[in-house]
Amino acid sequence: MTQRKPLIAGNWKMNLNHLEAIATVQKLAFALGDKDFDKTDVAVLPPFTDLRSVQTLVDGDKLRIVYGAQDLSQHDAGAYTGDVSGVMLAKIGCTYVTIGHSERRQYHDEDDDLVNAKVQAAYRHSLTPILCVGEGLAVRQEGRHIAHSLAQLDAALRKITAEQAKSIVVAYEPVWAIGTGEVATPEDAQEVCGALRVRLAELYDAEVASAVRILYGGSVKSGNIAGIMAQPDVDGALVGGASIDAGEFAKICRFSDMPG
Ligand SMILES: O=C(CO)COP(=O)(O)O
Repeated sequence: MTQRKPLIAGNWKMNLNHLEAIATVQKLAFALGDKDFDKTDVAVLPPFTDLRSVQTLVDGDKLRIVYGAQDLSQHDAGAYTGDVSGVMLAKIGCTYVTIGHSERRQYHDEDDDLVNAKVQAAYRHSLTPILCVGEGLAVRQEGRHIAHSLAQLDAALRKITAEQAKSIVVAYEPVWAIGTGEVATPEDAQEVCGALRVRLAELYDAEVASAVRILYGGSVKSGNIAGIMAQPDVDGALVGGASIDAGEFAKICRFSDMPG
């Protein structure tokens, strides 16, 4: 089986201006050392307006923190007021781009077709998608959470080759656990992350399935990360609220030093 390096990614959402971004990344860099980066990939996903400042800091200080954006346009250029393209994100040194976050699906009516177009756009510019899937409370209560998440995965990966899919990051984020303090149990996380991996093997092959990193997201904190990371099909976390506090985020990144 492929040894998957854990990834802890901080989705800052619409928080921290570019000056706060610099201070936060500096604090994070100070709190983490080479041995942490050897064990775990650490990424921050700031608002668009922060990216240039983060790039300058990361490049100037040769930090091992990588960064990405929270969204991208499905188009590469043109008359799309307010949108930001993959061309621009690649130019500014982004490694990752979050696609299909439930807040985009909910507040911007992003459907599965648009998510798929955005995944294709990311690959056109060598950006690694962090593809978010996950069910709302009603779907969970009806027991359809696995089918729902798998359908989102299937749709997002249309026209994506095995070679491309190998590098994707999938984040399982149950909507009812986002920003609510209601964390899914480690077993809940494993159930869906395991099913997502089986589906990757069905859509592609065992090699792709064992290469893809699957993250859990939803009220992750330093106090609950170790149990979640102990699950065999959970390869990291997509952290919202707790990621804008550099000290707390650094603790989450050092999950392997904590008791399980
Ligand atoms: O949406 C999330 C990350 O993308 C999770 O947010 P919280 O960690 O604030 O629950």
